[in-house]
Amino acid sequence: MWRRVTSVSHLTFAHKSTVNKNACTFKCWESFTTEIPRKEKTTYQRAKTPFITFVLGGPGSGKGTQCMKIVENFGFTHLSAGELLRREIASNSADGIMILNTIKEGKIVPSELTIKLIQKEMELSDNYKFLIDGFPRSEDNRKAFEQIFGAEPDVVLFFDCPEDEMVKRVLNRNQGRVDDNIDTIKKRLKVFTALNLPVVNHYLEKGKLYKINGVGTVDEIYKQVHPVFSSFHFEQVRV
Ligand SMILES: Nc1ncnc2c1ncn2[C@@H]1O[C@H](COP(=O)(O)OP(=O)(O)OP(=O)(O)O)[C@@H](O)[C@H]1O
Ligand SMILES: Nc1ccn([C@@H]2O[C@H](COP(=O)(O)O)[C@@H](O)[C@H]2O)c(=O)n1
Ligand SMILES: [Mg+2]
Repeated sequence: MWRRVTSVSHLTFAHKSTVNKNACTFKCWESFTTEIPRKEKTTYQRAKTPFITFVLGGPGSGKGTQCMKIVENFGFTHLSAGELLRREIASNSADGIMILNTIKEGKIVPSELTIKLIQKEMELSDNYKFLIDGFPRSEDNRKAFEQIFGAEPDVVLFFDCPEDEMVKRVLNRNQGRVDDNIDTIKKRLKVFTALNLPVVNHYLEKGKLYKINGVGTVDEIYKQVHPVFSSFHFEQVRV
C-alpha cells in the first residue's frame, strides 16, 4: 500500500538536475540512488519511485493511441493533459470557460492549472508508472513541472509525424472534440512548432528523448516504442 508522506525532504530523486526537492507531496516514493539504465539488461529497482514518461508529438501524431498500447503491455497509468482539461470543462469548474476558450484557440492553458490536475491524479493512483501525454506543451509547462514536482521525467517519447498526416488523422478522428476542425488544427500546429519543439530539443540535448517515427500502422509504430520500456525490465502485463 502507499503511505502518504507530508514531507519529501528525505526522498532522493534519481536526477542530479532536480530543481526543488521539497516542493511536492507524494505517496511513499522511497529513497534510491541507482542511475536509470539505458538499453542495458539491468533489473529495474525503483518499484516505489515514480517513473515518469512524458509523451510528446503534434496534434494527431498518435500519442493517445500508443499510450493505450503501453498501458496494455507495461501497466502504466495514462494521464492525458488534454483529457484532464476536457474533464474540467465538463465538470463546470470555475476554470471551465477559460479552458474551453483556450482549447478552441489551440493555445496553452496556464501551467499551474494543468499541473494541479496531473498532480491530483498521480496522488490518487496506487501506480508508480505514469505516462503524461501532451505535457509539457511549452518551456513554461516544463519549468513549472520541475519546480512543483522537484523531479524530471525518466523517459520522453516524441512521435515525429508530418503535418499533412496529422491533419488527416485529426479530421478523421470523429470524437466530437471542439478543436478537431481545420481552423483550430492550423493554430495548434503553429503553437506546436513555436512552443513544443523547444521542449523536444531540451530533452534531446539532455539525452532523454526517444524519437519515434510516427508514420506507419499503429503496430509498426509500437514496435519502436516497446523496446524503450522493455529495457527498463518492468514486470510486464502482457508480452
Ligand atoms: N498509425 C496510425 N495510422 C493511422 N491512424 C492513426 C494512427 N495512430 C493513430 N491514428 C488515429 O489518428 C487519430 C489521432 O490519434 P491520437 O488521438 O492517438 O493522436 P494524439 O497525438 O493523441 O492527438 P491529440 O494531440 O490531438 O490528442 C485517431 O483517430 C487515431 O485512431
Ligand atoms: N499541457 C497541455 C495539454 C493540452 N492543453 C490544451 O488542450 C488541448 C488538447 O490537448 P490534446 O493533448 O488532447 O491534444 C491543446 O490544444 C491545448 O489547448 C494545454 O493547454 N496544455
Ligand atoms: Mg491525444
